[in-house]
Parts: sequence; structure tokens; C-alpha cells
Amino acid sequence: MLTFIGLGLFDEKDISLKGLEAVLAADLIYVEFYTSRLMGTTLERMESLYKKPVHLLLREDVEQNPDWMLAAKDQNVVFLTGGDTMASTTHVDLRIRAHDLGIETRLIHGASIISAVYGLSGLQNYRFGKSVSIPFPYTSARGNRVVTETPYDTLLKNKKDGLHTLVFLDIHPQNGYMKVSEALQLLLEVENKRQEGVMSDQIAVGIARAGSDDVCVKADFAKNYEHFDLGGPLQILVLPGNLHFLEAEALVKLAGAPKSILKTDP
Ligand SMILES: C[S@@+](CC[C@H](N)C(=O)[O-])C[C@H]1O[C@@H](n2cnc3c(N)ncnc32)[C@H](O)[C@@H]1O
Repeated sequence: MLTFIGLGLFDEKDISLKGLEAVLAADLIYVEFYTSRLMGTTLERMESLYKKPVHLLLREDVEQNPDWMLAAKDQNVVFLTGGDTMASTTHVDLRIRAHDLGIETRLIHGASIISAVYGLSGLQNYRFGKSVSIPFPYTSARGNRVVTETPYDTLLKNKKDGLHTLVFLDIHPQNGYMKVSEALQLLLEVENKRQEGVMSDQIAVGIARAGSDDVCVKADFAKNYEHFDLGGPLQILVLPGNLHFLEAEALVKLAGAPKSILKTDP
């Protein structure tokens, strides 16, 4: 049996009781921390709670060589991830591969950043459009700095439909964890090039360290990117579309947004 377990948002204590029971009963424990990360814990602390070794999988172990899962044909193997377990396409792919190998699978869910964002910001889940990830800029074969424009295109499309855009921020082995202020600067850079004009009065909502005692939620105009000094990772960004008056009220009262947004359409 291969059990996919979501660890929740911040530290080793965010796992569900059902998840912990499955880990304690497991023969082999694997975890990946490249799609998300529990910033409030370490592998050592997890091993001390589980009283067993925890094997850290790299992206290539999950996406290219998932041979480790073959043991699940006749042993109890658990695969741990930050957040909820299937909130990433790569995990669904892994489950399908296991199914094709004749391995039985089950899911034990954990709190996800996706629903935490609704709660922390007051923005309503049915008013979100397609979500997007912002990667760090990279250097092309010709030596040019390249800023990916897909996130900006997704924002344009969602804005046209009046919908909010959830923006996941890059976790990169060398560059580290992207911050909300960096993501906003990248979007403003694309806006300057494209001259579409959507960012001039765009509100942004930054959330840092959801699930911790030190959670930070801040709303302001996106052009004031330097105001988004939210502290350490992980961070996530929402670019709201049309605001319902309750959403606007929540952003002003719970996230410090400028009161001028209260004049938006119901
Ligand atoms: C690709 S998502 C993976 C979602 C995860 N499977 C889940 O269900 O929560 C990872 C991104 O979500 C954001 N994120 C995840 N956990 C977070 C947290 N506790 N606080 C703030 N942002 C978080 C970060 O931008 C991070 O790069």
C-alpha cells in the first residue's frame, strides 16, 4: 500500500491524527520538499516524532525515477508532502504510475495553502480564476535575463473575467524562496514592457508563514511592492479581481488595505 499524506502548513505537528497513525505504522517513510516545505520543522524533528528514518526525495526521484515506490507492492510505504497531498499535478501523476504498477494507494489529507488563503484574506473561493506560479528569472542560452510572462497573461485573463488570481512563489534550489515583493517587481517589469495598464490600480494581498503563530497578511497597491516586507518564507500572493463588499471590508480590516478599495462594485 502506498499512502499519500498531506503534512499541513507549517511544522511536524500539523499532520492529522489519521496521518500520524499511518506514518507510525509505515515500513518506509518518504518525503519531498521541492513543491512545498514545512518551514517550522526539520527532517530530524520529524524522525524523532515518527521514531523512524525519513528519506528525502529529490525532484528527479519523484518525477523521473520513482523506483522507491515498488516496495509498496508488499510493504506499507508513506509519501509525505507539505500542504494537502494532491494539490500538485506531479503527485497525481505519481499516484497514476503506482496504479499502473498494481500498487494500491490511499490519500490522507492535510491543510492546504489554497484554502488557508481564503480564510486568511477573506477572499471567497468561488471568485478565484486560474492560479499561476512565478519562477525566478533565468539566463537564456544567449546570456539574456528572461522574465516569464505567463503569470502576467493569467492575471490579464482573470481580471477580464473579474476573478482573483492566486500566485504561488518559486522555491528554487539555488535562489531560495521567492518573496511577495520580488514577485510584484517581476509583474511590474512585464507590465512596463507590455503597457497593458492593469497594475496601476491593482491591489495585492501578501501572506507569509500561513499555519504558524507568526502568520502575516498584508494588502496594499501592487505598485507599492516595497511595503510588502513580510519577513521570512514561505510567502504567497493574491491579485484580486472585482471585490465583493465583504471581501473589501475583510481586506481593509484584517489585512490593512487602503480604505479607498471600499468604493468597489458589490
Ligand atoms: C506549489 S504550492 C504547493 C501547495 C501544497 N501542496 C498545499 O496544498 O499547500 C507551494 C507554494 O505555496 C505557497 N505556500 C505553501 N505553504 C505556504 C505557507 N505555509 N505560507 C505561505 N505560502 C505558502 C508558496 O508560495 C509555495 O511556493
